[in-house]
Amino acid sequence: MKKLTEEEIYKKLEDLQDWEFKDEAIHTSFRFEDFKEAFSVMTRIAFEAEAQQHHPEWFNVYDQLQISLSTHDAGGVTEKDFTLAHSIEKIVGNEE
Ligand SMILES: C[C@H](O)[C@H](O)[C@H]1CNC2=NC(N)=NC(=O)C2=N1
Repeated sequence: MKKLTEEEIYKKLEDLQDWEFKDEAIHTSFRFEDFKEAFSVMTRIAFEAEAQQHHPEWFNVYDQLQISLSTHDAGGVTEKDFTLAHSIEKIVGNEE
C-alpha cells in the first residue's frame, strides 16, 4: 500500500474530528465514562482491526484511550489507516 503524501493526509484529516498527523502516524484520544466503557470500545475496535488485518497502536489508562495508526510496511500513513480511523469513529458513535 502506497504511503500518502502530507498533502493527501491533511486533506483526509478534514473528514475526521480530533485526529492529528505527527511522526508518520495519525493520532486521536478519547475519554469514556469509566474503564468498563473504554475496554468495551477497545474490544469492538479489536474485532474490527482483525477483520481489516490492520491494528492500532494504543494506550489505555482507566477511562482514557490514545490511539495511533500507521502502516509499518509503508513507513507512514496509508489509506488503510484512514479506513480504520473511520471505523473507530463509527464504533465510538462520532460517525454514522
Ligand atoms: C501481515 C499483516 O497483514 C501485517 O503485518 C499487518 C498487520 N497489522 C498492521 N497494522 C498496522 N497498524 N500496520 C501494519 O503495517 C500492519 N500490518
